[in-house]
Amino acid sequence: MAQPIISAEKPVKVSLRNLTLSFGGITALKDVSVDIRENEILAIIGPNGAGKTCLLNCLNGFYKPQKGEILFEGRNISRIRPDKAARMGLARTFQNIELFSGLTTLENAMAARHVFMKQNLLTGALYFGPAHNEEIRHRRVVEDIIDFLEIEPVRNKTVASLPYGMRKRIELARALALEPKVLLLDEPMAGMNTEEKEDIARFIVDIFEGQGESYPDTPVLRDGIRTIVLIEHDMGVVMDLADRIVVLDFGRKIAEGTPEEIKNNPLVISAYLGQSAKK
Ligand SMILES: Nc1ncnc2c1ncn2[C@@H]1O[C@H](COP(=O)(O)OP(=O)(O)OP(=O)(O)O)[C@@H](O)[C@H]1O
Repeated sequence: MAQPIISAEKPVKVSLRNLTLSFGGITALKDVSVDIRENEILAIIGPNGAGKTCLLNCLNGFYKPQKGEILFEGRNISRIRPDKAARMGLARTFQNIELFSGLTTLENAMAARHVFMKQNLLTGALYFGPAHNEEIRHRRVVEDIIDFLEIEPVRNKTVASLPYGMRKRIELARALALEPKVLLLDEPMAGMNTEEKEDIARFIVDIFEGQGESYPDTPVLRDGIRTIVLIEHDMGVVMDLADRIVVLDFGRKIAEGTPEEIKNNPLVISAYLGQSAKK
């Protein structure tokens, strides 16, 4: 009897196939293929200008690659709009914080929920019946996220008045409020001190693993987000958190593998040495 083929590989959640992205004469991504899998934290690393942020921008619809395709759960999303990507389950944070600085922590997180709000302007304005119930449900999710990320003390503070590290955390809250299936983090620890970095690293692991019955009514916290993509420059953090690493250099994928494999890869070492030689 034929033996069934058992694959040790984790199922693919998002597949980037042969992406090429150019701006005039600059090729930001050149024929890049990456599979992002379920049950993994995938780190994308590479020297400055390697194309890491461009890859995330293609993934959530900010940039449209000239060549190649992106499949999310098997569906082609290569030309999707960012709001539609968010609704489908792809949420991200930004390298340079992109919050509504005049709004409070709570308002910023609630703003993310508008993607899901079904009520129209009239019922929303009258604020009764379904609109009221919907608001309560959205608020419960957001309050759980605020509690989880320990930002309760600043929930009613205007974002502009808060220190940088706290604003980065609120950006994470806003991404979680979208209850994504895939979380894309663009340098979530940039500019932070060691203690702040450790806090964010712990949150990332907790988000990935899920918090079970601590948050029974908020599935994104209860069950976790089982696919996380992380762009990060701090190699210690990357080696600790990532299950797999993809390395870009000058818009090309030069390596892919476990932290151990990447650490010893001569192409990766020379890409990074090349960068420090230029400094
Ligand atoms: N909107 C744009 N217009 C023109 N060029 C762009 C644009 N966005 C990115 N680029 C260029 O594409 C290349 C890759 O940029 P990208 O921001 O993806 O790099 P990165 O790996 O994220 O770098 P860093 O680590 O410094 O953030 C760079 O040369 C950058 O200048």
